[in-house]
Amino acid sequence: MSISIIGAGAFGTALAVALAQNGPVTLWARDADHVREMQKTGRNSQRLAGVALPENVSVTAEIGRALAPDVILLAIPMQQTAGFLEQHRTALAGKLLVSCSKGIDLATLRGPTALIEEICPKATPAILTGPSFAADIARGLPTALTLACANGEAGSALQAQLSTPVLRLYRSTDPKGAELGGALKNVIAIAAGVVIGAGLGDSARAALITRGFAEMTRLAERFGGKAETLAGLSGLGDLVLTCTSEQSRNFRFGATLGRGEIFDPSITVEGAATAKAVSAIALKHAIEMPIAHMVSALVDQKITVDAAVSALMSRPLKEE
Ligand SMILES: NC(=O)C1=CN([C@@H]2O[C@H](COP(=O)(O)OP(=O)(O)OC[C@H]3O[C@@H](n4cnc5c(N)ncnc54)[C@H](O)[C@@H]3O)[C@@H](O)[C@H]2O)C=CC1
Ligand SMILES: O=C(CO)COP(=O)(O)O
Repeated sequence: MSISIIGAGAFGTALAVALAQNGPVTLWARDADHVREMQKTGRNSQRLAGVALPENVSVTAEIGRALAPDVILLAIPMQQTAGFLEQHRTALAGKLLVSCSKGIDLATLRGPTALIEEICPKATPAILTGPSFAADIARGLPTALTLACANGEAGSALQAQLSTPVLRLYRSTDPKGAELGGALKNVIAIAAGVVIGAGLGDSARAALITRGFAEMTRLAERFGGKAETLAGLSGLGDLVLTCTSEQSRNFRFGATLGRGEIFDPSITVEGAATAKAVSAIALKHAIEMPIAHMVSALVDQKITVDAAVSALMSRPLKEE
């Protein structure tokens, strides 16, 4: 069974390279010039430099071809997902739609699987998430991810189809917990970057990761996610990776904020919009999320780093 991947960014391209080991993959990009360049050079030098596309990756700008397979991976930024689903909702009916995006839609405050359920009710939503940098996957380094789908049978089929000898998928029937872990870890990673960029030290970062994990679990459980999902690859695993690696764009964005510098706006930083979404959700549902509120305020330049740190440190003393 062939699969297609929507979005030839770093992650969509890396997944295409990895999954080509299992069979033909169609990789769709909306920009015809970019597609022509990839077809001509056999590479995606704009997004994943230095990686050759295998023979059985077929790059196309024809959306009809991309939407023909039964299994479609969505690898576009979270804030673009609703628009894509709305535009193609008829063709997506009956498909297994695997979102690879990490975030919460700011306009609707929904995650990827809820957006799919709302906009494409005849599709089956799933989520592929966990600690994995595109460059690592494309180089064939060993990686373990969570494949979450509420439909156990569909989840098992996807697990088998999307695993490779170096890409090990663990199955879950908790898409809510899995997608919230992936979305929220980016917000905490921005905060971890701020801590390091501002020179506050590794001890402060460890405290932040731990309290950030408590926030992630608190919010996910409120919306039906399971604590054990948050403690797995899609939550804690990805949180640790993203808060400790310079490869992470969210971490680097935070570090830039911490140093008082400007980050390149063309780089995808999912945690920036998601921090605002999480802050809105937390206020609406009275969930204690102090770190997410601070990240949201920092992203909007409503607070300085010094003020954010003293606000977090001066909260009433409490039990852990
Ligand atoms: N890069 C990574 O290491 C990983 C990324 N992800 C997730 O994958 C998602 C995509 O990230 P990246 O590929 O890294 O971003 P990227 O910035 O490298 O690429 C995004 C791609 O999406 C395309 N795009 C944007 N809007 C679109 C639309 N409306 N229709 C079609 N294509 C559109 C852009 O042209 C670009 O090629 C994000 O949610 C990210 O969190 C997940 C795991 C790892
Ligand atoms: O999600 C990722 C790693 O699992 C990629 O993180 P960044 O989007 O911060 O680069």
